[in-house]
Amino acid sequence: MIRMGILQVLKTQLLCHLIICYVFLVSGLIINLLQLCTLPLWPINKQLARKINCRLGYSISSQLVALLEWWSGTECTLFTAPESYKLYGKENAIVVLNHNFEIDFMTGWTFCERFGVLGSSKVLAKKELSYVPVIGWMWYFLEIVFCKRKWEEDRKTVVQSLRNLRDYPENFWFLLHCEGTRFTEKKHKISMEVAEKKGLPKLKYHLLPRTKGFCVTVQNLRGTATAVYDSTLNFRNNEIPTLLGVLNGKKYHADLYVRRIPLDKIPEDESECAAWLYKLYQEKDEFQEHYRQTGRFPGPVTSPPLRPWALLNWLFWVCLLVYPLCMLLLQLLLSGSTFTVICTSAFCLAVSVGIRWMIGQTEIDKSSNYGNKEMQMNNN
Ligand SMILES: CC/C=C\C/C=C\C/C=C\C/C=C\C/C=C\C/C=C\CCC(=O)SCCNC(=O)CCNC(=O)[C@H](O)C(C)(C)COP(=O)(O)OP(=O)(O)OC[C@H]1O[C@@H](n2cnc3c(N)ncnc32)[C@H](O)[C@@H]1OP(=O)(O)O
Ligand SMILES: CCCCCCCCCCCCCCCC(=O)OC[C@@H](O)COP(=O)(O)O
Repeated sequence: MIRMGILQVLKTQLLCHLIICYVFLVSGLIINLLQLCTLPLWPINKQLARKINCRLGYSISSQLVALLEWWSGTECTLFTAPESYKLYGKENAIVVLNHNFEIDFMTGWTFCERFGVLGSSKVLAKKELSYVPVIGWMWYFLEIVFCKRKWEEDRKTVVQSLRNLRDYPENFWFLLHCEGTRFTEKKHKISMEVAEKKGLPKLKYHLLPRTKGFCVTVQNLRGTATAVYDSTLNFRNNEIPTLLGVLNGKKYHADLYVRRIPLDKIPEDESECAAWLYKLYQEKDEFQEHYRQTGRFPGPVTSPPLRPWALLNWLFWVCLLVYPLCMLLLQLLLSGSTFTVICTSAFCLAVSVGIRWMIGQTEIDKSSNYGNKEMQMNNN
């Protein structure tokens, strides 16, 4: 009991956070460099270069999974049909997920890890994320599809990037947050005005989905992906999880409801496909209502087993990077040079500010103005 208490207090200590962030940043930059070194391999053996990059990417993203699973002890429960469960991780799929929480991406990655597709997982991500050091840079080499959320500019690049994935050598899940931005009350209100204008029923828990990205993904991955995984995520006890909470060792409980829908059930015609997606979001809204009323999603429950690899990868980097850091700090202190001590402190401060900025990318109150018409008009 006492040991548990000490561990819990330790998890809230700034020093622990600094060490975790240092390991993430330094290992991430080393991996980014290794990814850069694979560049000459691409024209010679593209499939090998892709496989190597999947492993390297895994070594970065699994650190955030380890943080969620092992450091914060967050539990992940899956509500899904047993016959669908058997196929997870064994086929390419398009994942449609609601976008309400700051740690959506970590939870998504955790499910990828449980089914062995973490290194190869893909997403239609906003272009701004490609500039984020470590994760954004890693994504270039994983052939993540970026969009500016301006369809006239995106159409060509998104289609081309999707077509490139047709001969991807590993099974992958392609994630789409069709709402296009995180849920806020203001964005919800505006998007429901759009729904009303379009004659669509109102949604209570979701923003109105943007249909272009979904339709173009289905069109271009038909024959490559076999199914759409309609996924609805929520956290128990009305908790609002944050990355800082996870870093402080706070335990959450994620519930994910997944329906596997064979891709050939989705209409080929663009307007029918869009109507299909609007209908899907109405169903997702009903599942969230069910969750609100009963505290669970419909269907059988499973907890896909934890795998040790994320933790082992993390421990490997901790062992490799913490000892040299301690030796360096010790030498600096012993050197007695004020200049060196000031330079090192400034460097540590810069790293902390950098990491805080990266964490800021996940925070909803720093969310973009996309889907917030009034703000966008004021900014133009
Ligand atoms: C078994 C386990 C299963 C699952 C496990 C779960 C998950 C794991 C899977 C994979 C993990 C992988 C990776 C995870 C890691 C990291 C993820 C991180 C996050 C990155 C995510 C993002 O960056 S989200 C933001 C970017 N992505 C998107 O925006 C995608 C959705 N958007 C679209 O598809 C858009 O269509 C677009 C971006 C392609 C183009 O957008 P644009 O705005 O230019 O054009 P649209 O045509 O869409 O918009 C115009 C139409 O919209 C109507 N409108 C106007 N205002 C609004 C409004 N406020 N709300 C809704 N609609 C609006 C307007 O009327 C136009 O309508 P039309 O009828 O004329 O089309
Ligand atoms: C292990 C130590 C961890 C240290 C901190 C690392 C933090 C790295 C986080 C950077 C990766 C960010 C991914 C966030 C994904 C996300 O959720 O993006 C939001 C977009 O969908 C929508 O954006 P918006 O329109 O602004 O709502």
